[in-house]
Amino acid sequence: MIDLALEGVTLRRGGRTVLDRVDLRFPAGRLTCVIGPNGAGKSTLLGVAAGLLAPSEGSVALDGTPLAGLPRRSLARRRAFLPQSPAVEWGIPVERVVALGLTPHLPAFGALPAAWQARIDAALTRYDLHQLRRRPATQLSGGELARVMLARATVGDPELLIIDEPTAGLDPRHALDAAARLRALADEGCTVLVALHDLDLALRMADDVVAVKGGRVLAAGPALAILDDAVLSELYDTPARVIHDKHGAAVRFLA
Ligand SMILES: Nc1ncnc2c1ncn2[C@@H]1O[C@H](COP(=O)(O)OP(=O)(O)OP(=O)(O)O)[C@@H](O)[C@H]1O
Repeated sequence: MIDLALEGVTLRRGGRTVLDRVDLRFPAGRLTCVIGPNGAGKSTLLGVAAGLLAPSEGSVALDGTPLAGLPRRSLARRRAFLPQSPAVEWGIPVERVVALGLTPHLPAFGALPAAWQARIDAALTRYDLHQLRRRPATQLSGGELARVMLARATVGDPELLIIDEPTAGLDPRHALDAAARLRALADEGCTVLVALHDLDLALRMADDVVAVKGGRVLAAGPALAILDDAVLSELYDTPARVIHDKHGAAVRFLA
């Protein structure tokens, strides 16, 4: 179980402030969706939270320990990060790509310990990849590759999972499936942080939402409190309505 906290985080890139005095806490066992318009700073926020971008000011801590002070390998074992639109350059089989998610856990030399094969099989099953397991990863569709990357990110049972747009390119069934998997991981105690443009999916799966605009946190808190007409209209500069019916809630933009 892991708690992630950002305090007073400002990040300047190319002479511009892309994150501005961000204070956020991501508790263990909660799934947080980061939403906001293009260029708002969502990916940057995720990169900082993952320890891949160092803040210009402020700090990021895991269970009270600054990320900067954690040994890289121990951080890699505990958190998984999946960037937006990851690419695979080599034609290695899908199951090998998934196995790469175990790299921080493996001894430096020797074959994959037998016990880990079961984990890889389970990840392939979770993301509906069994039929593709021997297919070179360079020969997959965008949605198939997105599922492979989700399997790779989760195969090592991370305590902290940070994913940028996990459902981009997935068809509705696989997107709902991926959302359910991420939800289940949070329910098991994982801290899950997801940047998402699909607000209906955010309404369905998030405990909490962070709304980012112009590098600042516009609103943060429980999903149903944050995803309302006023916040969404301001966030996207477009009139928005959240419609509730017997099937749940959905966002409609009126422009
Ligand atoms: N390496 C960089 N140097 C300078 N500015 C950058 C760099 N990377 C990103 N930015 C800028 O930082 C801002 C935030 O970018 P970021 O990728 O975090 O946005 P985002 O909310 O994830 O957008 P999107 O929804 O389009 O993916 C943007 O204005 C972007 O142009």
